[in-house]
Amino acid sequence: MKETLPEIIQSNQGEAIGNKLFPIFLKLEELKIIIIGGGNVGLEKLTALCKNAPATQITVLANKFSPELLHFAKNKSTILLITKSYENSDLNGFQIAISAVNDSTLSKQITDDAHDKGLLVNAADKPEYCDFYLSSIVTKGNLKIAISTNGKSPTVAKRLKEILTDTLPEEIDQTLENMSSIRQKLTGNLPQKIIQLNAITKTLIEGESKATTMGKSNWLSSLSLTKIIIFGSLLAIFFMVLGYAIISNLPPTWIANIQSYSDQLSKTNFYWMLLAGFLAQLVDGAMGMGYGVLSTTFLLQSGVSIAAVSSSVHMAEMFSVGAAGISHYKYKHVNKKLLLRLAIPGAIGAICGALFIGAFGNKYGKMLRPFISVYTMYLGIRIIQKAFKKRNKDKKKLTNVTPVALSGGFLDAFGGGWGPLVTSTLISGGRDPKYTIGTSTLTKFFTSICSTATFVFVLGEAHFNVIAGLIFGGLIAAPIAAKLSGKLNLKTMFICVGSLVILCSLKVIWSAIMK
Ligand SMILES: C[C@@]1(CC(=O)O)c2cc3[nH]c(cc4nc(cc5[nH]c(cc(n2)[C@H]1CCC(=O)O)[C@@](C)(CC(=O)O)[C@@H]5CCC(=O)O)C(CC(=O)O)=C4CCC(=O)O)c(CCC(=O)O)c3CC(=O)O
Ligand SMILES: NC(=O)C1=CN([C@@H]2O[C@H](COP(=O)(O)OP(=O)(O)OC[C@H]3O[C@@H](n4cnc5c(N)ncnc54)[C@H](O)[C@@H]3O)[C@@H](O)[C@H]2O)C=CC1
Repeated sequence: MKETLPEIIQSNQGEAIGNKLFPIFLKLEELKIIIIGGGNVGLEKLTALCKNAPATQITVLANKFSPELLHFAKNKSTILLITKSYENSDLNGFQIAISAVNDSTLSKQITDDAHDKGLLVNAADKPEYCDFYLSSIVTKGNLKIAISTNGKSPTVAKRLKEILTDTLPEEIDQTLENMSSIRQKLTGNLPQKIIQLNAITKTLIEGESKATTMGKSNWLSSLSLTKIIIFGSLLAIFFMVLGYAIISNLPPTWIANIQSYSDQLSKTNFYWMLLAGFLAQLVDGAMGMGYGVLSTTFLLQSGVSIAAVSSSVHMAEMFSVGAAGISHYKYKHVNKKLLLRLAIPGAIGAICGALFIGAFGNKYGKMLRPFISVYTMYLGIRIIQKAFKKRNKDKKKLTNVTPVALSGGFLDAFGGGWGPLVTSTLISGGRDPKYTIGTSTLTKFFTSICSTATFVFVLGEAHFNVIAGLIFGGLIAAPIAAKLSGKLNLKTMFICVGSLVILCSLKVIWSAIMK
């Protein structure tokens, strides 16, 4: 169906309901602007102007400047500070005035004077005097989104800005660049061009792969992350099986292996593994964490070697975490920038942790066991703490995530703990819980692949009986957990799980001491 130009234009016009402000984007660098008031608000407006239009010549006039403003203006040739009391003639030669004084009579005076002289005015203390409002601004390269709440709640505008900044993909700027070059090359009249451009960008609004429409993008960005994850896990499993086949080498060894598996199966009580997988998945599915800690805690009771416990838990976990990670990604709970910043150190940590366990786990297993239990007991305490901790919303966002991810990946190889360590540290460090849980879960999927691959490839640790028990147990629990999720009181759950982990860990420590 072809649209005509008037139809297209009409379909692009929304009706203003509620907010009747008209947003425009000023070429501020070509205008002359004065701010009256050199306190906190004056500085806030000045910072916003400088950040968005750095070359703008800005005059700030006040009878006293705050030290912060003086510091900000230092060495900036575009800012002129004038220390004096305001008078009418100060507005001469300017086109825009912002009043940020702490005196509403003066603010009214400045507004009236400015209007007499034909200036546009913003009065920070009185929305009703303003000709325009400043907005919360989201910037991604060439893209700029200005948010206004019609003066109802600047704080909500600020929060929306944070949400949009996190959710809008960084590639959007590349998309704009590509569209710009496509736009130059299109031929035909305007209505034909509009139809073509609408068709090219259709997938953007359908939420499909942003990259495929843009022609120029590389093959990786044209694959959706979901496909990459599925492809990646299949590849990882294929290589692990292949790796194991190579390690086992000859057919007679294979047969011997299968025999030793069935021996092991009866020796190491398969049902115990099933129970570990069931409980771990039940709790993790309902609470979003605890799989590693719980299954490790349980398996340590069954007497399986530490390296076997860790390698099996991670391989089994790859499936459950992978599935959870994909759904987080689908619901757009993944912050790609954070994902990258967590995944690299997380993966390095995981590989080092797996190597460490592999090197010392079997030799000094008996000695290590109580230490690992001390660690899982600490994780149990952290889980209980989580039940009581409130998120500190005003705290500055934790930005240096490398050490957290590095140690999280390393320690996770010992008995889980990525969730209780990394996710809770990031959330208590002021990051948004929804995006942190989503991103951290997907990262954990990659670190699990790394530690599992290390266990299987480098160390030859593959214990398919344990893995099978964990996976089957998990499969039975998954639908039950999904039903339970959201219905349970989280605080009680955290306390129960934390206590269970602490009790099991204490049991292992106690029997080590008594021996
Ligand atoms: C009408 C408007 C006129 C204008 O200033 O342009 C206006 C007016 C007022 N703001 C007040 C208070 C606060 N303003 C902020 C923050 C911002 N205020 C901004 C814009 C606007 N503020 C315009 C409407 C925009 C819209 O339509 O939504 C932002 C978006 C842009 C910017 O300033 O650059 C920037 C966020 C920047 C970012 O994204 O980070 C915070 C929060 C904080 O600082 O954390 C607080 C304290 C908490 C609170 O009150 O919500 C008060 C009461 C003063 C008092 O009570 O003493 C008034 C006067 C009144 O409402 O009467
Ligand atoms: N729109 C917004 O985003 C917000 C607006 N406000 C409002 O903004 C106003 C200013 O707040 P702050 O910056 O915190 O106050 P402040 O007390 O820190 O700064 C006031 C500034 O005005 C200057 N000033 C006062 N009288 C003057 C005169 N006659 N001539 C020249 N300069 C003069 C002072 O020297 C000082 O630099 C307040 O009325 C406040 O309610 C507050 C928060 C946010």
